[in-house]
Amino acid sequence: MKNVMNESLVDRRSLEEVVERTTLRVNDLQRQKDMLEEKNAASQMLLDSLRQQLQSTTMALENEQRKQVSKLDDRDREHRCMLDDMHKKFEAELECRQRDHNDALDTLRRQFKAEQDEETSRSRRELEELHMNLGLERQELQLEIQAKVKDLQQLHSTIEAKQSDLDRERCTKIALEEKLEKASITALELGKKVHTLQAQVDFFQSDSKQQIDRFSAMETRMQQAMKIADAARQKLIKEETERRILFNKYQELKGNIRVMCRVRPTVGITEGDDATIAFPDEKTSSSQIDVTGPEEKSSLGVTSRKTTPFEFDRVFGPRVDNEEVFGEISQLVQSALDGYNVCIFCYGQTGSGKTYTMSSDDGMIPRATHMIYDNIKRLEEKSWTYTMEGSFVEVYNEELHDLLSGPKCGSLKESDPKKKLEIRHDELRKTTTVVNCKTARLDSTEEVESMLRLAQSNRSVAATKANERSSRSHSIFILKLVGENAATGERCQGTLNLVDLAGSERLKHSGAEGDRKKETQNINKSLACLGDVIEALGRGAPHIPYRNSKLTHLLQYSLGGNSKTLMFVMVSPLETHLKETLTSLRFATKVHNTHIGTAKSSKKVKDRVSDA
Ligand SMILES: Nc1ncnc2c1ncn2[C@@H]1O[C@H](COP(=O)(O)OP(=O)(O)OP(=O)(O)O)[C@@H](O)[C@H]1O
Repeated sequence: MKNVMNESLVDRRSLEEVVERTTLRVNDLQRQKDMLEEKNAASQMLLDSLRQQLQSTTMALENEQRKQVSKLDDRDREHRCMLDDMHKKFEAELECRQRDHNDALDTLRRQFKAEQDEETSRSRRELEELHMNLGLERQELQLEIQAKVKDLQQLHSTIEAKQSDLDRERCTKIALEEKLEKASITALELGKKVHTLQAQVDFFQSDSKQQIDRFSAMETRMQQAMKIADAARQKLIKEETERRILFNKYQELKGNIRVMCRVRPTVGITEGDDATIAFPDEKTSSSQIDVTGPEEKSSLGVTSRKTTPFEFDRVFGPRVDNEEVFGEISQLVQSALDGYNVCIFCYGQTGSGKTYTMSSDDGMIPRATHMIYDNIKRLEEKSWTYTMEGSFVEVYNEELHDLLSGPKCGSLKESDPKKKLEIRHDELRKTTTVVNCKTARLDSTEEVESMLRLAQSNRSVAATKANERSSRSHSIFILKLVGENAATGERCQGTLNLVDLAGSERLKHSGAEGDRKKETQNINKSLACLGDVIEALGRGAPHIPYRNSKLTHLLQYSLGGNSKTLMFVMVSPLETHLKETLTSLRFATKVHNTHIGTAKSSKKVKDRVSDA
């Protein structure tokens, strides 16, 4: 019990402690509550004062708002008045500006219209000019196209010519191969014959003495026959040498400069009236031509026409053909083969027949080369062998051009300074070389023909570019002939120059201008130089002015001492050409009256000449 009592006592004490602690806590909380109530009262007071402040501020604000609203209304009214004023002002200004603007616009519109009109008329003018230029350009282009078409046609014809050359070459090759085959068959047959003969010889040698005697008699007879044949051959060679000497003496007696006149026929009825030209000795010597000049008025007012006779080595009338003309000059061609320098000129105005005489299909150039080939073949029997080299040049505006390496061969001569042709003379051998000029070895007449065709096409290409250039330039066909005689050791070197001179019309008559005038001046100058050279040679002047023109410089060794010259003066039959005809005939008479010294052949014994 006691224990229970003790335990209850302990419990009571702990409960009292709890009560005490709780009482303390309650007191504490009471204090806190008081404090909080105090704070709450203070806060209530603050809240009340704040509420009062808010009320007064709200009232002040409301007052202020009212004031501001009335102020705003005032301002609004003011602004509206101002806006109305400004609006009126702006409208007035706008109206004013609009008027100004419309005025300015009208002025600008007027200006623009004027400018537009001016611009339109200028554009129209420019358009017309453009149209004109376009037309001109179109014409030029058409001309160019025509020229190109012509070039193309020429190229075609050259190609065709080349093709036919090729065909010919092929035929020649086949023929040669056939010949070779035949030759080898002949060689085989000859071998067989040699065998047979050898067998016969063996038989004769082995036969009786009678046969041996007969054989030796035959051999003696054969030796005699061979001696006779050899003597005949020597006689033939001697005779050929003598013939050459006599022939050239005969030529020298005829004079080393000869002048012949040829009058061409009228070609077609459109050419105009014929001049009065007579050939009084046509049936006998054919060396005179009488030309009746134009009408002249004397001081007494009487009109008359003067007939002037001209005499030359030969005069060919309009009915004479190229064959007959060549008959006269063939002797000179022979002289070139004999080692002389020969120069044949064709002189006369444009259209007088120079090209027809010199380079037409049956003209002097083809005839001369054919004759040379025939004679070379004939001379082979007399132990002569010849080589033939040809070149073809043109003198245009005092400049040399190669007609064998022109535009048709793919190289244009004028533009390349390295290809410029240069004349070089060998003073010692009296020979002329044209540096950079193509020289063709001519082993057949076909080669000559194709060379002439090439030269002609090159010449005509230039003609389309430079205004009928063929009649404004001198063309010179140079044929070098070198012959050697295996039996006598003789060697000869001759040159045949066939010259187609440019048209000789005088400047004052031709009325030429610009480039044409320059061409004519150059032609006249070079023809005058030719006359001067011939005249100086004729009177034996110490200085011959060869260098005054390209033509005479080139032909230096073919004019004068060691050469034979023939000049054809070509005459047109037309009345309109009468003045030029008389000028040409007077020039030719001057040349005809010149006597040039004796020509010498360049024949030498082979050993003394070293080949170039
Ligand atoms: N003997 C002739 N027989 C027939 N027709 C000829 C004769 N000579 C010239 N003709 C013709 O006369 C015209 C002019 O001749 P050609 O062209 O040879 O003159 P050209 O003097 O060489 O002229 P260019 O200086 O212009 O070259 C050509 O149509 C030509 O065929």
